[in-house]
Amino acid sequence: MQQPAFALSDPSLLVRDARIGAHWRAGERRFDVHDPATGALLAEVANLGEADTHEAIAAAAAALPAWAALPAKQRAAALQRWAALLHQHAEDLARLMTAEQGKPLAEARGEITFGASFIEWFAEEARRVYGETIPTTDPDKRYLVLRQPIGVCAAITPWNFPVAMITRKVAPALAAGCTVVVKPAEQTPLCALALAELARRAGLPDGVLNVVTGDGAQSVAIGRALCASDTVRHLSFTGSTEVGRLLMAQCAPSIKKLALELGGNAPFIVFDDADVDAAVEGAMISKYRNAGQTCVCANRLYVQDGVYEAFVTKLAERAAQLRVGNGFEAGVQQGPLIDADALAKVEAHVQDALDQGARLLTGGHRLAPHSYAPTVLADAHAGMRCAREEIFGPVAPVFRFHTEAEAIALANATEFGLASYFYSRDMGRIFRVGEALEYGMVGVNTGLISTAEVPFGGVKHSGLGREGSRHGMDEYLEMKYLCLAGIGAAR
Ligand SMILES: NC(=O)c1ccc[n+]([C@@H]2O[C@H](COP(=O)([O-])OP(=O)(O)OC[C@H]3O[C@@H](n4cnc5c(N)ncnc54)[C@H](O)[C@@H]3O)[C@@H](O)[C@H]2O)c1
Ligand SMILES: O=C[C@H](O)CS(=O)(=O)O
Repeated sequence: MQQPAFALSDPSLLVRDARIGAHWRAGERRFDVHDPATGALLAEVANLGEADTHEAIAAAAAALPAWAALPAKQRAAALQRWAALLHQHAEDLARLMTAEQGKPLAEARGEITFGASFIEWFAEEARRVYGETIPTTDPDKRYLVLRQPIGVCAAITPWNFPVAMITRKVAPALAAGCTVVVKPAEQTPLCALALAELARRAGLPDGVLNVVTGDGAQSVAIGRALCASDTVRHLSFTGSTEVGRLLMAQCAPSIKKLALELGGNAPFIVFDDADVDAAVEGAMISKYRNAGQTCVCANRLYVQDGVYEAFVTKLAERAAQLRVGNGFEAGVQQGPLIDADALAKVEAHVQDALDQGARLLTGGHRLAPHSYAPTVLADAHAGMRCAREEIFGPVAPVFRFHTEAEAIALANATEFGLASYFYSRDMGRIFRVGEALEYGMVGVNTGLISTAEVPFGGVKHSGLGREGSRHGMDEYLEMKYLCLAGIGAAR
């Protein structure tokens, strides 16, 4: 029996088999899950494929009628029990997350709370799926609109938020009366499987939540099966724009409803009238959270002439203070990057910037064994890779600008449109810039914008649809128009 490299209060939350209907599925083969901080083997997890996926879809379809017919109040109660179990087992879930994803325990604990907040929010929204009556134009007819669950749903999720990116999809789907097949990232299946176990303990009926695990190659096969299935009526994907584009094409033959939460390239603009200290703190949160591996991280920092040197100096001082290490160590504020490829990409971005004239103010080097030093680069310009591509690491390239119009033009000069941020204390500027930025989300005088109550999502190549808020339910509901005739006049 494998012994994990970390201790859990409830060892039964370390689940290595996939969840299909009422059963844990070991599969014929297994794939390795490693600790990104040490490279240690954590677990060997079921490596399922196309046939298993079809069985999971069938299990979700079999569970759908009863789950959809359940009064919303009862679905809400089941979700609330699930959320309560996340809180109850938060420490074990956080330890699983730090082990397989690497983020510091404090951040992992925060994600469990964040992930549970989506379940709690949508447990409430479940009871507010209202229909409509429309004033008739014909005395003999009445017009009704029903909103009904779309059916069996699929969710394919990334490694950077192994709990929250799952609950942000599964919670509204279940609240609406749908059933779900989840394919978690191959780097972080353990959190997904622990969520499935807690859902089972919460009394969610078998087949309502299924988790099909696979390595990178099998993920492609699992994805193809989910996309091709006519039983699956909705696909929600969070990940890179490249994969999102592929899945979108694969779903075309089955005309699925899609939700795509894709890549970002967030501008972070600091105007002359900003509170510079506040802007530095906002940049620290936005840039270095999860070692810079979030889709809403500041990717390009634009600072106006008058405060440029003050800002870069203060930011470099703060970044240099971050404690980097193993996420299990007390006081560590930044963990490792997810894998060697991620580390190599960050190194390439920094080298490209330096080769093109960037000024290194702090960092710029690896830290043993799989981490990268929090880095600040001054004198960045639009020709650098870090301006065009998502860095996905703890590197802050700082660009200089002169006018408001120039800042807006620079910020919008990308195919991405997820998150954006700016600091200003001028009310007129706040409205002008907020309205001009081509992004799904704008943080004004803050670097932290994500919460369950708001519509999270992007425009252009950053995706389709919104997650969270009351709008998050819309993804999982279909609108049905009933035209009732024969009303006639009283006899
Ligand atoms: N917009 C958001 O809310 C959001 C949130 C987190 C991450 N992201 C983005 O995700 C990217 C990083 O995450 P990642 O490396 O896990 O992304 P990724 O696209 O490589 O993988 C995401 C998921 O898709 C699966 N996948 C990959 N190729 C597939 C295929 N051909 N068929 C089916 N499934 C496939 C992976 O196994 C994983 O589960 C970044 O671009 C980041 O911006 C966006
Ligand atoms: O990386 C993507 C996440 O959606 C970021 S956040 O935790 O929602 O801010």
